[in-house]
Amino acid sequence: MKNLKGIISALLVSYNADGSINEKGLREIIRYNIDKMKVDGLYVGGSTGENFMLSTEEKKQIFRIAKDEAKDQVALIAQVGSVNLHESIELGKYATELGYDCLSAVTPFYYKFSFAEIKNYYDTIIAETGNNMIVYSIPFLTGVNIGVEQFGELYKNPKIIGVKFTAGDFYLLERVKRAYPNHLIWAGFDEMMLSAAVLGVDGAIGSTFNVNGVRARQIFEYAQQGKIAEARAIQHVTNDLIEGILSNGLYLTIKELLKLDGVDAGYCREPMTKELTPEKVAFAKELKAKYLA
Ligand SMILES: CC(=O)N[C@@H]([C@@H](O)[C@H](O)[C@H](O)CO)[C@@H](O)CC(=O)C(=O)O
Repeated sequence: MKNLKGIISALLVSYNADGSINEKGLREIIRYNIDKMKVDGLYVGGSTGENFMLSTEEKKQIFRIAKDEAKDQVALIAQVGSVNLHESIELGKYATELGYDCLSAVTPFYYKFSFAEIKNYYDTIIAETGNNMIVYSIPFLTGVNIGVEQFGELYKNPKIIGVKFTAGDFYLLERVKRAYPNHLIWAGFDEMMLSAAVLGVDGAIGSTFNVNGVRARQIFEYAQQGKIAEARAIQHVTNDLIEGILSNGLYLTIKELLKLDGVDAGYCREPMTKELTPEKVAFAKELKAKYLA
């Protein structure tokens, strides 16, 4: 298995105006991440890929294209989580056969699943695929909170190697790292990366790394070296950029920033708004000139 630590881009997907996958654009986004952002890996099929609005076949198509384009250049993590466990297993087997280095699965959502049901979901995907697993915890979207002891229960399965922690609860993050130092944590909120890095996370997985991956690495590496003032200065600029991106529409604005660099990043997939208004395009241009020139 490849090294999964470091800066992992949550891969954006380019869609055509009718919502179909724009393969050429997706390949360009992948190349941009590897060649320009110099990321350590790609997290494929996450929130940033607009995954939860796709059919099983479309999810497979994206896994296939990403593997074909990235080959073995960077670590590849396939997010296969779904409220349909059968789909998760099918996707997990598919990505494993393609050669993905690791799986990840969002905690099952919508229904109020018990912890025993959540644990069974992870154990079942792992048993059926034989691959390693990263828990994807994103309570603000799923409503699922996992406590310190529950992480311990999940980690009894030796194939669960850690958690993608998309939350601002740094006390919980610190307690989990303290309790399970051999399990990995990837920070999920790019705007809080420095705080997470100071607490010893092993890497970060984020949407904004598609365009701001170089700064993300600087923050992470400075923090690891104990150069906090330097890291903070870069986090400040990063957060000025992220604040602008969030105010303008997260994925569409990142796509627009890629387009301004010649990448065919396409549209978003409905029911998300498909494209930016002319005013928002103009604002994205300002962000590009100010922060990513
Ligand atoms: C909901 C969401 O998009 N969260 C992002 C963050 O990178 C986030 O976009 C960023 O920190 C801005 O808030 C990641 O945690 C999600 C992610 O890695 C994924 O695509 O699954």
